[in-house]
Amino acid sequence: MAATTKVVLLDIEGTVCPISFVKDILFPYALQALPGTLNTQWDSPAFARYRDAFPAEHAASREAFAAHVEDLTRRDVKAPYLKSLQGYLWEKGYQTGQLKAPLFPDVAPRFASWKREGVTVVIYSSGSVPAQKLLFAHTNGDPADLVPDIAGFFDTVNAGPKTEAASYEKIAARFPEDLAGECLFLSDNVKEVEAAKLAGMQSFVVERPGNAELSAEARQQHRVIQSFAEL
Ligand SMILES: CSCCC(=O)C(=O)COP(=O)(O)O
Ligand SMILES: [Mg+2]
Repeated sequence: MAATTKVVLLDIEGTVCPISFVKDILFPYALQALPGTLNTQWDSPAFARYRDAFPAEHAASREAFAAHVEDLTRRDVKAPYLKSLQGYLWEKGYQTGQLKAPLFPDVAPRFASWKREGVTVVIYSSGSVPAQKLLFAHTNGDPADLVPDIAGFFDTVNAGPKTEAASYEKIAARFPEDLAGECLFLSDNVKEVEAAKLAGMQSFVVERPGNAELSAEARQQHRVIQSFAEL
């Protein structure tokens, strides 16, 4: 991390918490909560905004809706309307304590030191902004709620796809002028790192237990870190 770095932009899955938390805990939780939610809330105004964001053919019936959610989840499609629904379905799990985000051990301490150093922490994930806030409000860290230490949240709705340079340019444009050129993006996804670099950000690949194997080319072209403590 350059001495001039003023903003750290963080991916979530595979960067601050294990991919298995998302794939093996969060996704199954949402699928399990879905039938009850559809039975009791299908026509409720609170649920209508999630239902109506789905393509009409998949929102024609509870059955079609459930089948589409299952298919998208199985294929890990990052459709904004699915991500938004997932955030809604996870709410109760976080509130009851059934869901708690297992951050890698270096994450919360580094948040604290970045705060002391005056470095701004911002999140950019395919998960919806409400889902991001739930996750960071309910972690295994100390303190468990890291939301007060996060200055901004970006997703594919308010920034755009994570593999496109334009999304990072849009995010940088939201920072005060003196911070925009001093941003470090950290992600497990090499394509995201390449897009951030194209947009003029500094960016490193984060290699965590359970992540996909990195190619030799990726290791050659990008700095790879295993822990935020290396920064
Ligand atoms: C915001 S928590 C759930 C994470 C999620 O749904 C997801 O798709 C993670 O993608 P990321 O961009 O953080 O790798
Ligand atoms: Mg990721």
